[in-house]
Amino acid sequence: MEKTFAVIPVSKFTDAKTRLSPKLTPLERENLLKSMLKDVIGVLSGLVDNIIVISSDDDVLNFVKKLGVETFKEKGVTDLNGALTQAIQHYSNFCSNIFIVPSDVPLIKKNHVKDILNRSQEFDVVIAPSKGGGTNALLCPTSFCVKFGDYSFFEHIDEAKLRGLSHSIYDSFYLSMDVNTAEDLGEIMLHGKGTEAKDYLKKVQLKVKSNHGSERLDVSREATI
Ligand SMILES: Nc1nc2c(ncn2[C@@H]2O[C@H](COP(=O)(O)OP(=O)(O)OP(=O)(O)O)[C@@H](O)[C@H]2O)c(=O)[nH]1
Ligand SMILES: C[C@H](OP(=O)(O)O)C(=O)O
Repeated sequence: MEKTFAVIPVSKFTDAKTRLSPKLTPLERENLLKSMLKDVIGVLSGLVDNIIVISSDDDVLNFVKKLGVETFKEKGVTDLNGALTQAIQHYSNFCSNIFIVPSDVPLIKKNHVKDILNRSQEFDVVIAPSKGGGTNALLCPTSFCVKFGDYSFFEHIDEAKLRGLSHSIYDSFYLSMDVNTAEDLGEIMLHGKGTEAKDYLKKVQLKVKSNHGSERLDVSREATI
C-alpha cells in the first residue's frame, strides 16, 4: 500500500523567524514557532501515515517528541534542502510519498490536507504556493529533488516537468500565508481564529490596524518590549 509521510522542517529555536525581530523578542519568536508547530502538527494528525519533524536542534526535537511526533536529526552542517534530502532518503524505505509542510503556516486547515492527499491519487506532485513565490506544501514521490529557496514554487513545477511527473497546483489563500514579516503577523491576527498562533500573538498584546500606507496592515504592541 502507498504511504504518505509528512515532514516538517524546523530551524533552530535560536534562529527562529529572524525577520520578526523588530516586533518580537527572541523568546517570543521561539514561543510563536512552538505555537505554529502545534497548529501544523494538529492539522496533519490522523490524516497522514506518519508525521516527522526534522531539525538540527535538540530543543526543537525534544519539544515535538512531547507532542507525540517522530523526530529526525539532520546530520552535519546543512541547509533546508540538504536537511530535507537527508530525511527523504531515510524515509524512502518506509513510504512512497513525502508531504513537506513548513512550520510557519498556522492557517493550514484539515480540508487542505485532505484535498492535497486526494489530488495525489491523480497527480504525481501537488504544490501549494506561498506569497512571494515560495512553496507552502509539496506532496511528491521520494525520488523528487527539493528546491526550496527563492521562487521555489516555480522551481518545483520545473522539477516535476523535468522528471516527467504530472503536477497539480493547490491554490489556497490560507495555505499561502507563511509567517515571515510583521505584516504576516497581522494576517494571522485577522484570519487565525482558533489557532495557537493567534492566541499567542494576542497574549503578547499584538494589535493590528488597517493601513493605507506602504503596508496594508499596521502591527504594533500595546506594551513595549
Ligand atoms: N530542518 C531545517 N529546517 C529549516 C532550515 N532552514 C529553515 N527551516 C525551516 O523551513 C521553513 C521555511 O523557513 P523560511 O521561511 O525560509 O525561514 P525561517 O528560517 O523560518 O525564517 P527567517 O529567519 O526569518 O528567514 C520553516 O519551517 C523553517 O523553520 C534548516 O536549515 N533546517
Ligand atoms: C524556503 C522558502 O520559504 P519562504 O522564503 O518563501 O518563506 C520557500 O518556500 O522556498
